[in-house]
Amino acid sequence: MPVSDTELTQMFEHVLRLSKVDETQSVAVLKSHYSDQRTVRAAMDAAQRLKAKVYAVELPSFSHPIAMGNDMTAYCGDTPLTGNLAAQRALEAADMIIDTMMLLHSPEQEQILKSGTRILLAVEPPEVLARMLPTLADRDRVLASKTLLEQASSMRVTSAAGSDFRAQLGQYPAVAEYGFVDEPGRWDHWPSGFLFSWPNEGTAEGVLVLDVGDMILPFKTYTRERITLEIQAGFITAIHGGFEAEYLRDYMAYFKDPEVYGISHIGWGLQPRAQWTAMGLHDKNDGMCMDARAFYGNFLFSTGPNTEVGGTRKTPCHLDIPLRKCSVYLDDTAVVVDGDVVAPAESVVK
Ligand SMILES: O=c1ccc(O)c[nH]1
Ligand SMILES: [Fe+2]
Repeated sequence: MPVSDTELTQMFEHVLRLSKVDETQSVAVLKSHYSDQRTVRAAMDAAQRLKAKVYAVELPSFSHPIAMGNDMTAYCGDTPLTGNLAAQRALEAADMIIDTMMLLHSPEQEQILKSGTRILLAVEPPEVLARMLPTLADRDRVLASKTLLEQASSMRVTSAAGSDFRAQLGQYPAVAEYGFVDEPGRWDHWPSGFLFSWPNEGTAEGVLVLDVGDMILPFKTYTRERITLEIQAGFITAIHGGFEAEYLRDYMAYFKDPEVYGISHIGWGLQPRAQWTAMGLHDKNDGMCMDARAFYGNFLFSTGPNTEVGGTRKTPCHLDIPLRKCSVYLDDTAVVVDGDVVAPAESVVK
C-alpha cells in the first residue's frame, strides 16, 4: 500500500534517531539519478528536523557494459564513487551517510567506514521500508546471535533436501544487520534483520541443494526444481540440475571470472516481518528484495566478492541465495533447525 511522504519522513526520523543523529551530527545523503527521489527528500527533511548539519552528494551513475538487469546487487565492486577521491573525501567528512545509490561490496565503502563515518543503505521501496521499520528488539535479536557467531570456529548446514555444507570461521568478522547505524564506523541496511560472516579462505566445502521454493537473487526467482552445488576448497566446482541449473551456470560463466564461484557471506535470517512470499508480489525492478535475505529462519549464502571485509575477491558477480528448511550449526550448537530459529533464546521469536 502506498506510503505518504509524511509517513516516509517520520520513518526516517525514527531510524535516524536510532542512529543517534542529533544537532551534533553531520549527515550526507548520497544519491544518483536512479535514487528514489522520495527517499532522498525524506532523508534530507528528517535529518534537518533532528537539527543535524545536512548535505547531499550527487554522483553521475556508473554502468559497466557487462552489467545486466537493474538490481543494484547484480554488479558489485565498481560504483559511481570509484576513482572519485574528491567525492569520497566529501563523504568521509560526514558523521553519517544515508546511501540511496548502493556502495555495498565496494572497497570505497570499506575505506569510508574506516574513517569512522557510519553508513546506512536505504534503497528499498517506501512500502518495504515501512513494513520492516527497524526496532531496538530487532537489534537485540540479531546481536544476541552475533555473540554466538563471532565465537564460532565452524558452521555446518544440512537439510532434508540433501545439503551438507561446512566452513571454518574466524578469519573474517561477524556482521549484524538490524537496520540502523548507532556506532561510529558501522554499516547497516534498512530494512534487514540478519547476520553473517565469511568462510575462512579455502575452507567452504560440501553440497548445497537449492530445493523447490528457495530463491536466487538478483534473478528474483523461486527455484521450481532442485539445483545441486558442489563446493570444494571455498569455491563452487559444479552446478547440477535442469534448466534452472543451466541458467545459473550460464549467468556465472558470462563474467569470465573464476572468482565468481567463491563463497561470499554465509548466515541466517532473523526478521519476522520479512516474508518468503514478498518477492512474488513485487516487480523485479522494485528493489533488491530484502525480504528474501532477512526472512526468519532462512540460511542465506552468497557467491563472489569479499572486499567489504578486506578480502581480495573483487568480482562483480554477487548472488544471494536464501534457502528454506535448513539446519544451521555453529560448532555443535544448532541455531536453526529445519528453518526455525532455536538458539540463542534471545533470538527466538515465539
Ligand atoms: O543488506 C544486504 C544486501 C545485500 C547483501 O549482499 C548483503 N547485505
Ligand atoms: Fe549478499
